[in-house]
Amino acid sequence: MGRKFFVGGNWKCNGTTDQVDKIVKILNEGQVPPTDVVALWNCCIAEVVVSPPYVFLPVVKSQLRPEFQVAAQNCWVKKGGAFTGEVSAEMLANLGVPWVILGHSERRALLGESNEFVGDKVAYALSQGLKVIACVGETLEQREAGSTMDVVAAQTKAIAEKIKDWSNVVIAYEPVWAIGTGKVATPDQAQEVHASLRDWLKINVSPEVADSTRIIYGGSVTGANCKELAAKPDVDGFLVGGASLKPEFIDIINSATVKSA
Ligand SMILES: O=C(CO)COP(=O)(O)O
Repeated sequence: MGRKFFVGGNWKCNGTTDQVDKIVKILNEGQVPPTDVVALWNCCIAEVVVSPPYVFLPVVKSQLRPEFQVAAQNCWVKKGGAFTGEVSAEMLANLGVPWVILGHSERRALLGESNEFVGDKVAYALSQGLKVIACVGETLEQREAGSTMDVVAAQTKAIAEKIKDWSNVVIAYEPVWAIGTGKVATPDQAQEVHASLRDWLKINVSPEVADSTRIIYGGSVTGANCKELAAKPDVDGFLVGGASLKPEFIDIINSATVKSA
């Protein structure tokens, strides 16, 4: 085991300079176990990565406490050039942005990003030295049709076909019906998909990758429901939307402590 708990905060398309200042203040003042204890616990406390909109990345990166990192919410699928409005992986690397979220369901649904396109993006971002939070998840219709695992497997397969090294990838399982709806997956529902996804990796990639890859849950995670979810053996952390803009994000980070209980 030894998968370090991972908590991502996806700010989505939110924030003004004033709001960003406030969120950074909350993050910087939040009580999380100190570094020496973290070192002692090793796998038991969180790797924390917050993802503001592109325009706020430099300011957040420069003001954020050093043990927290930043992620972009997207990047272009290949080398930059004549692609108006896009931001390339090289630019993020150049700015020292270590992480990028790719394949979020909002981009898949609203901007038509296909499984293959997301797979290409993951491969290109990794090739530029970025670490990737790759999002997968089914819609309500797909869940009700009993095809959750088929959907999630197809999304993961499109990535697996394009990459060899999984050490810089975190998979975020985010059921679409749970995103921004207040309708969180039950701990058992999350565990079931996470365990199936880990089995899929074991069979289709390798037992080592299955064992070491963090699979985090996203979809209406709050300070109130995080501990129960975190207690599940295959839930390695969270990708948090709405609650990542609020003080309760600190409580979500601290749910990592249930892994040491
Ligand atoms: O989409 C999400 C994180 O990427 C989840 O959003 P909410 O936590 O607001 O449901």
